[in-house]
Amino acid sequence: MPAYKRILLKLSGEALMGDDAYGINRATIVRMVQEVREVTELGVEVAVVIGGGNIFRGVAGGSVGMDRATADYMGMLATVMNSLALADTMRQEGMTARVMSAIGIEQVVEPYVRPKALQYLEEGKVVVFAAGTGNPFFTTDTAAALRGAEVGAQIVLKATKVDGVYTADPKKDPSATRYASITFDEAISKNLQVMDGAAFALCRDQKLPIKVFSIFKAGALKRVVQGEDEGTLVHV
Ligand SMILES: Nc1ncnc2c1ncn2[C@@H]1O[C@H](COP(=O)(O)OP(=O)(O)O)[C@@H](O)[C@H]1O
Ligand SMILES: O=c1ccn([C@@H]2O[C@H](COP(=O)(O)OP(=O)(O)O)[C@@H](O)[C@H]2O)c(=O)[nH]1
Repeated sequence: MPAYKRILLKLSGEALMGDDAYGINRATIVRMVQEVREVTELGVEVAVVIGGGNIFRGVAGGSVGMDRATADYMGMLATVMNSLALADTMRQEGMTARVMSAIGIEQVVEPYVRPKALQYLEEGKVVVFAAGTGNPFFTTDTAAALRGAEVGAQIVLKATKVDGVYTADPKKDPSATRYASITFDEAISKNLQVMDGAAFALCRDQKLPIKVFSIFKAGALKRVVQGEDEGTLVHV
């Protein structure tokens, strides 16, 4: 039995590279989609937000002197590409997915319309929210929190490169230890960088829990959805 009826799954854009230097690694995206299919087969309604870091990150553009807002729009367009690739891979794997964009790009992707998204979810279709929040200076983590709250997801699942929230960035500090669970207030006050503060604050205010777990660990998503001990729970 799944522990949730409706989830918002945030997939790391950067992880899509697999072992490649940039872009979308075929085997990686297929594996991600197969894991999503496993949870849809449990009857869980799945909304997805995918990042764009495998193609472009606004902060990276900003750091080399680009206008930050312009760089962020490029980042949002990168998430549209990833969303299209994800939905197409889902189609190839026998699933039905719809992409909805937060920025107007009608010839390519239908616009985000909340009632339509809710309808798709009720019909059992996977909805992929593209272009983040549609605003610069935000991240796809914030988009995941926002859309998760909008569609009434019971939890935001952040599938990322680390297997939970640590006392410090485990990629930089090997002595960091993992929390089994942590409150939003603690994560925010300790300034833990696994997710941005805006995403934490939005989820805290909406009492929307977050689970952080590894995108590289086979079967982890299904275990999380079944309420098993996996990753770190961030809660009120
Ligand atoms: N306290 C922490 N606990 C876990 N990860 C952390 C922490 N601080 C920083 N990180 C880093 O945050 C990264 C995940 O955030 P992000 O770069 O947004 O990934 P994603 O590609 O999933 O959006 C991890 O790969 C990890 O190196
Ligand atoms: O609401 C949003 C969401 C994303 N972005 C831009 O899109 C990029 C890609 O998203 P993100 O870095 O969150 O992807 P991931 O970390 O999952 O690879 C970000 O760096 C931002 O530049 C943005 O400006 N507003």
